[in-house]
Amino acid sequence: MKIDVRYASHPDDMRGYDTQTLRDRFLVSGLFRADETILTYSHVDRFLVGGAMPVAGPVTLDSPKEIGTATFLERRELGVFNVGGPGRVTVDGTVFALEPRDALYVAQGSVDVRFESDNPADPAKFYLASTPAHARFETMKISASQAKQRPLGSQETSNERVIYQMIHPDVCRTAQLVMGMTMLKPGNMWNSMPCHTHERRCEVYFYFDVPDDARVFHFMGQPAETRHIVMANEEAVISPSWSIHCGVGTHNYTFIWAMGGDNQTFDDMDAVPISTMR
Ligand SMILES: O=C(O)C(=O)C[C@H](O)C(=O)CO
Ligand SMILES: [Zn+2]
Repeated sequence: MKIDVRYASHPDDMRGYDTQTLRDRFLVSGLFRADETILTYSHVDRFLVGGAMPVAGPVTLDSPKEIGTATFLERRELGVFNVGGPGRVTVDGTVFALEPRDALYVAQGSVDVRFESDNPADPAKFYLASTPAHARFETMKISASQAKQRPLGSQETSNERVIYQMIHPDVCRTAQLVMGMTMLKPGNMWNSMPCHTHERRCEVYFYFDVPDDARVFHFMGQPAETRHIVMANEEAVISPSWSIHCGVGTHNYTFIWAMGGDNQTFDDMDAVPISTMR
């Protein structure tokens, strides 16, 4: 297991960040390495994000010192999305088969979590997001067809997309974690535009389905002090509560969003008028 720790940043400090500092603070890359669990521990809402890619055998979810509990999920809950080939997640002996784009919510208090691929030649890639939890809900598999689907945007504004709310109060009860997947229609490149902030929650975006020769320009920062991070396939970005989060790609793409914080009200967003952005 490898874990990287990121401390929280004051929004005023971001004014002075150069490109590399911005990437060091907020960009999460290298999530998938064969037979390892790669984690990033952010002090923003104590979010943990990472990846597990089992190839030669099962990969287990162990508890590093940074979490400070005997097991990973002793005081946490976990969302898992499979962005690779077919695979399985076994939670305390119960096996959940996860096809590409299926999600699994793993309840607080679960002890033994292991990840496996059906075919080492086409390994599963499990994207992981975890937040603290002080109540236990049911472990539950959610496929994209079970999601609450919200079509949004239009071809005219290059942002036609469907938001799949999967680990969301209308679909699956959790202590605080809310997660889903947004798929852009071919020929549409903008996500989350018009953009927003939500001081009550932080968010992590994980971009995938980005071709090797394409990139997503992710925008962040306070509305009048924006910055961008150029992102490749299967990279994530931490979005503190004070930051906008939206992006435009050189190709259409998919992303998984994960939120933690004071509420689970998806629509509790503060819209940012484009005229106020700098
Ligand atoms: O395409 C979008 O718009 C989104 O997916 C928005 C995110 O879900 C979000 O930022 C929720 O707060
Ligand atoms: Zn948001």
